[in-house]
Formats: sequence, C-alpha cells, structure tokens
Amino acid sequence: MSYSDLKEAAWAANMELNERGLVLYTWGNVSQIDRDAGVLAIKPSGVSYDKLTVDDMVVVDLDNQVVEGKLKPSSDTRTHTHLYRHFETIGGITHTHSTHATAWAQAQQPIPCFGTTHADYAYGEIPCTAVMRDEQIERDYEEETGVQITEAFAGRNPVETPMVIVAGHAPFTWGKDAAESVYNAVVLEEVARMALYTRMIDPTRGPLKQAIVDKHYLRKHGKNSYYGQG
Ligand SMILES: O=C(CO)[C@@H](O)[C@H](O)COP(=O)(O)O
Repeated sequence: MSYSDLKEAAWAANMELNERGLVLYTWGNVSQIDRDAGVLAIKPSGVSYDKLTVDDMVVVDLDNQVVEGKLKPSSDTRTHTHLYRHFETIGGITHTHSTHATAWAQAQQPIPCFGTTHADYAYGEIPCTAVMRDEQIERDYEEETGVQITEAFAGRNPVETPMVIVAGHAPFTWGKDAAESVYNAVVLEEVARMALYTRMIDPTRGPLKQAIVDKHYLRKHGKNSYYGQG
C-alpha cells in the first residue's frame, strides 16, 4: 500500500469516528498500519476533525519516528505502536473518549457480558486495565498505557475481544484495519451504554451464562460460523 493510500484509509476512519458522534473537537485518534512497509498513518495531534485533511495524516514507523508528514503525530502514538508490536494480527486502532465506555473506564471496572449483543462482538468481559504505577507515569505515559493494555490481555486473544478500557482514561479498540477498529469503537460505546443501564436496573445482575456467550460469539466468529451470508 502506498503512503497516500494508507493516509487515505486512516483519514477516512477518523472522519467516520467523528460522523458517528464518538469524539468531540480533537478527542480520540485512529491509525492504520502497513505491516509490509513497517509504518502506520495516524491522526496529527490537536487537529480537530472538521479541519483534518488526508495530507495532514502523519506516517510513523514502529519506533515512533516520523517518516512522512508536516505535523506532529498524535500524542497517543506510542500507545498505538506498542499495541501493533504486541498484537501482531491487528491492522487498525481507534482511541475515543466516548461517554459510556469512558464512564466504565473512570469507574475502573471491566464491562461484564450481560447480554447477547455484547457476546456477538466480544468473547466475554471487556477488560479494564490496571491503574498505572507512579514510576510508569514518569517513565513514558503513552508507552506504559500500551503496556497496561497488553498486560490486561495476558492469556487472552485480542482478536476475540477487540476492545479494552484503560482505567481512569478511556477506551481503545482495534481490528483488521482502521475502519474495523472504528466499527468496534461504535459497538463498544453501545454495549457500554446497555451495560450501564443494566447495572442501574439491577446492580446485582451477574454476567450471561457462558453457554449462551459461546453460542452467540462462535456462531458469528467461530470456524463453524453460520451467521450472515458468508
Ligand atoms: O487521550 C487523549 C487525551 O486524554 C487523546 O485522545 C487526545 O484527546 C487526542 O490527542 P491527539 O491525538 O490529538 O494528540
């Protein structure tokens, strides 16, 4: 993929994020990686979506060095590159401060799988990271945000749950490309909203029976999937 195609794909995903109402002003960012070229295109830092152009997108390598672009890359770039280095099958990452997912992040609680809507997209609980230690904050806050995410996924397949909430901060989602990571951010926000209402209706409600979670997740994503027209 040429740098211009990569920048176009990442820019279009950032525009979709804004059109879906998941970000305000300059909040959030989306990137897409070209693993063959070893670079990713990411939103520039502090640029509002209504002014963002394809040419503004910044191309960086996995060592966070700018390869092409006149603007500074997102302040969250080192979180994105950490995740690309550790989650080797993902192709796009979205970060938002969408209201309901961020409320769960501020409560520092994982989102239980209360229903089949959730189970259709994430194989069980949506993890919340641990709160960063002081020395991590001092060392490299954005890189350590990535560390907290990959540690929350120790023993878990990030493809099966393409979303996480960062304690005290907000959500990150990912997918095979930038567009799918935005799709998952939209899904996460709606699932977080449903879960908040569920918790309000019945604070004692526990997660859905695992057999139903299995049925819903695997009929869409398993090797014997029978959902849709594929
Ligand atoms: O997490 C945050 C701020 O807490 C980011 O989402 C910013 O809101 C966007 O930063 P840039 O990508 O514009 O540097």
